[in-house]
Amino acid sequence: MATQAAIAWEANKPLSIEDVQVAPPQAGEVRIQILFTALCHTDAYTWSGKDPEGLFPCILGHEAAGIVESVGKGVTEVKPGDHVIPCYQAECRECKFCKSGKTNLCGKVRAATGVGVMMTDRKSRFSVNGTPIYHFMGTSTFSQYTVVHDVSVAKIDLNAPLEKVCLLGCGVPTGLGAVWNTAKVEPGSIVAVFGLGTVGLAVAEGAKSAGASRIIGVDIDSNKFDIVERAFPSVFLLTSDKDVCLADNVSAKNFGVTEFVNPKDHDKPIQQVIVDLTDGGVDYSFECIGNVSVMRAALECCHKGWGTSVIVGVAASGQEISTRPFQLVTGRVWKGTAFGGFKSRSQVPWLVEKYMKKEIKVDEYITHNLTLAEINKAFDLMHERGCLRCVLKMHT
Ligand SMILES: NC(=O)C1=CN([C@@H]2O[C@H](COP(=O)(O)OP(=O)(O)OC[C@H]3O[C@@H](n4cnc5c(N)ncnc54)[C@H](OP(=O)(O)O)[C@@H]3O)[C@@H](O)[C@H]2O)C=CC1
Ligand SMILES: N[C@@H](CCC(=O)N[C@@H](CSC=O)C(=O)NCC(=O)O)C(=O)O
Ligand SMILES: [Zn+2]
Ligand SMILES: [Zn+2]
Repeated sequence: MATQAAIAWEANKPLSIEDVQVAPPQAGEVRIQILFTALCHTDAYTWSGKDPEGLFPCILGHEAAGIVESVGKGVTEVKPGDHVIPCYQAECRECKFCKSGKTNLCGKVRAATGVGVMMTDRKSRFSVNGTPIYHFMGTSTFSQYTVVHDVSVAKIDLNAPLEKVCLLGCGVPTGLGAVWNTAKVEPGSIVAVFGLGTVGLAVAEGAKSAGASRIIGVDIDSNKFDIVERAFPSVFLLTSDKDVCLADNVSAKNFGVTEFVNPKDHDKPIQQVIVDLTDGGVDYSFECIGNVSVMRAALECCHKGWGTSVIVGVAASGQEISTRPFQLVTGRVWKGTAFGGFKSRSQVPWLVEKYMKKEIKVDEYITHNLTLAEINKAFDLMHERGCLRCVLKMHT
């Protein structure tokens, strides 16, 4: 079929909206009409050329929701008309990862999704004038139609608003799950969150619901702190741009952050500031930026003997973490998380239900709404003050 998609022809070059051919789904594949997609900082990371797995030309995008258009042979768990969220982290329930009970990573299609093709024939389903276009993260949601592996599709409640629950494809579950599944924060814990973007705020939300006693937000943007100092409920004052929607109740405090630290306000290293504030360090810390120096600080602000630091941010190719091994010898634990440890096909529908029951926030993370045609503007907005998630309407 012919459809429209945003093509990343080269790293950092503006995305180009083009007519794209999307081949029918083959065995074990699902073709999805994408209705809404959000932008995540990982899309920007790969587009920047710093992702060792980044391939061009490609169709980026991995935080979306849509409707199944057709299915290939052997697909039994979804049918045309089902409402779905594509999952960049697959769940086949058969591979040794899925059966281990120890991880949410799945090995079934990862080798193919890492090189931008489908498993069956190691080819792409996208082309522009005969030129194959690589898939991205097994999802490629910056296209009005995409083809994904059946193990990468979560079927969700038909009543769920797709323009909202698209966020449950990445950032919000990642933050919540980092707390609930990876760190397993206990009531009364002291938590530090580095980076108050969508992922960091979702960590704060998860920590609040886990009963953390203090949630220390660390960010270099003091505007975020000014915003939260205003009376509750507060409002982000965004820009005067007419396309920007002002979101009510968007402040770090509303997501559970109880106090703030701006590293720029201190002469001491930020880890020392936090250790001093917390009688020896936090029980749990989360790095939600992708900065290896901050990852070190996040580990080193943890309490001796038991403090656990979770790396959530994605760091560029060539970047490495370091610390004195003594930090680990003396009981601090360094962990990482992918998609917050959630089993995608099993648990994304559960997250959707939690949203429908108002048990988790989603709307509050959406600060902007644009269309597919405005995707480059949406990427620009990501770097602007007040932007958490921008949702693109794919069909106008
Ligand atoms: N592991 C996983 O499964 C997933 C990982 N990610 C990764 O998580 C990270 C966060 O994503 P997202 O929330 O969308 O990103 P954002 O860019 O929205 O959030 C990061 C925040 O950290 C702030 N910041 C930047 N530098 C520092 C610093 N030195 N100290 C304190 N704060 C700082 C940024 O401020 P400013 O905007 O002013 O720069 C921004 O507010 C990204 O690396 C993304 O790729 C995302 C989803 C899933
Ligand atoms: N290709 C990247 C990998 C970046 C990465 O770690 N991705 C996260 C998800 S980020 C979502 O926004 C992840 O889940 N990783 C696990 C995986 O199997 O990819 C690189 O090499 O840096
Ligand atoms: Zn993401
Ligand atoms: Zn598997």
